[in-house]
Amino acid sequence: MSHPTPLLDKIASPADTRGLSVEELKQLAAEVRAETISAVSVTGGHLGAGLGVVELTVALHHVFETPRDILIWDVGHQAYPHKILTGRRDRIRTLRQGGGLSGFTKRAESPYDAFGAAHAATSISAALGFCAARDAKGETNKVIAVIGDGSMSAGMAYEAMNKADETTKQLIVILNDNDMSIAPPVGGMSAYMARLVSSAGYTSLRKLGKQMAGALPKPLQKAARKAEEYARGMVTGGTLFEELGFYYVGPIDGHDLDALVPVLENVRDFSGKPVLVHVVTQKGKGYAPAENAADKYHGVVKFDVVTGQQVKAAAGPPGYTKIFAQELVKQARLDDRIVAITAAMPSGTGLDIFAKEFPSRMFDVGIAEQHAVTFAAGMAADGMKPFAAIYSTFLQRGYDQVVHDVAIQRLPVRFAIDRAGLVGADGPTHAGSFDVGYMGALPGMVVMAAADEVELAAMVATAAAIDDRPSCFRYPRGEGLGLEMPEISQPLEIGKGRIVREGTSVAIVSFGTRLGESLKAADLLAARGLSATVADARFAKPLDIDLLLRLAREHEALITVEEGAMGGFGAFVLQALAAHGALDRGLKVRTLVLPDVFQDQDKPDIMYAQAGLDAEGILAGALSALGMDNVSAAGRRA
Ligand SMILES: Cc1ncc(C[n+]2csc(CCOP(=O)(O)OP(=O)(O)O)c2C)c(N)n1
Ligand SMILES: CC(=O)[C@@H](O)[C@H](O)COP(=O)(O)O
Ligand SMILES: [Mg+2]
Repeated sequence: MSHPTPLLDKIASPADTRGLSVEELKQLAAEVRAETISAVSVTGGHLGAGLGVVELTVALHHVFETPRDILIWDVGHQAYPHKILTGRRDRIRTLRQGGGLSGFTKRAESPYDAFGAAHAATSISAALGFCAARDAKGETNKVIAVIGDGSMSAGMAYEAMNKADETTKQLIVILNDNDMSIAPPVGGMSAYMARLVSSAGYTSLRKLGKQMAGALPKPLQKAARKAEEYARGMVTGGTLFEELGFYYVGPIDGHDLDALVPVLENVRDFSGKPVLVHVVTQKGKGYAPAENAADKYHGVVKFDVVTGQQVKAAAGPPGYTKIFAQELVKQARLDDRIVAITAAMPSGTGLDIFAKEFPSRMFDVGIAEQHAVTFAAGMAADGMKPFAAIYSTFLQRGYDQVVHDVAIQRLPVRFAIDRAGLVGADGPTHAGSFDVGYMGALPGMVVMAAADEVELAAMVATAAAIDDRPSCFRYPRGEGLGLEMPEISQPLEIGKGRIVREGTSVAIVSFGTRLGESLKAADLLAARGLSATVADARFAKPLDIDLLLRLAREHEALITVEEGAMGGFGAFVLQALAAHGALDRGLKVRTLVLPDVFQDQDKPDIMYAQAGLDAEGILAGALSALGMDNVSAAGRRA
């Protein structure tokens, strides 16, 4: 470790911060910042958000009696400084690695992680739950939720604030406003917050601080007067938050510990109403390469601390996300009804590429997946061809909208389901495990999974052509295989799979990018004198029942392979085979799926091997079906 951290070295837990002076807290913050940068430079991860809340983290742990007082971080991607201060500094360089610390808050990891997170805008609801539990038990602890401005675009935040005044008087919401989401924030709420912090507001804040002091409950008067001294000010009244029943406090400079500490102390001692403290911070604060980056170093790979230069991966084939976006652009050139929708992930979904060519046909709705889905449904209902590009894990939040607004009305919304399957370092909260089951359960939905990038492009074309019902196609995080791409792709025949290799004794039916491992498993079987057919199902719905029945007839065993949880492709195949009587004659079947546990983060290859979904696992599944090996896939997983 290159930076000296004499004060931080003495902090074993937040209790050790409580006796520190504000000057010492400033030094501690500087050391925590240096330690965060140093740690993330070797692990990669979410850097900018954490750097923006270093002072806030130090101040919160200094002022509040954590973990007795409940501190809830929204998303949890900004919690690395919090982890450093709460007894996990010795493991901070294991962040996001296999067997290491999670990149988010996680209850199993520490009593200081009061509530686990990773998806946005859950913190206020959870905090209200803690308040209700506290009140029911007659306890007196404080409850604090820290939520970012980007996450404030999500409906859940408002559903929670709508009930805050009724259910509790002792809730503190810290609005951490860095005027950034992953991309620049969008929408009226973001503009509203910007107005609250605008210079016009500041001009009159000093006066307002004085005027409002008398109107505030006693403890807040002190803070309001202090505001004068900060030349920052404090204002209450008239804000949307006030209308919802909060005391609105701010905006205050979230990097100024002279301001933060007294304001938080006053807020801590106040119990009249829920309080919302509007804290203005800078994403990436205190690290020039982050401050100057367009994404403020939201998520980084390993980097050089001195230059900020991120380690360049060896040039590999284009990723699936890029292939999706490039094909969508090609299709959109041919059809001006094609539009694209993202929920705050323009670069993550590749739609920034689409937006370059078709700025007026790309819609970033903010962190608002539910709205994204119904918004797409509205466009489809009026004749457009919407592609809603949403990560598998985040589409979960819009599921009722998929059912109620899209599927029941049979509207041709196309769901581009990115990050399907295991995602690696982000761990179980971000794994795309469930979409095959939850999309495949819906009447009329066409469900596809790409085996490689050529297939993915063909599925984009297929979805563009399907105009009488909803459709979706899934593809993983990461690189494709480097296959040569056609100029433009043509639609696939709906509900038809393909045979990739012909064999005789066992049929391996793959759905998605496990096709490569399935082919390797076929090689391993061949080495044992067993001949395997390998098929790429392409569709989980409608299933290619003719293909499946043929495979069932012609093979002793049939193995399905997918990058998803139980209740997905394998379950659909089993059900179809049973319905057609194909299981009545002794066909041996194994459905290889993700294990029935939430797998912790690691490298995806390792996680797939643990899941029994690598070539060895598929081999084991096939041998177990054929009764030729005692090592079952389930056995390998245990
Ligand atoms: C439901 C959901 N949608 C999308 C995301 C992806 N995501 C993670 S952090 C983030 C930006 C959050 O912005 P903000 O709350 O302002 O926090 P900041 O990073 O600026 O500190 C997004 C879009 C998510 N985690 N959860
Ligand atoms: C915190 C969060 O939800 C995102 O930042 C996510 O980690 C991005 O994942 P990708 O790196 O796969 O885009
Ligand atoms: Mg933000």
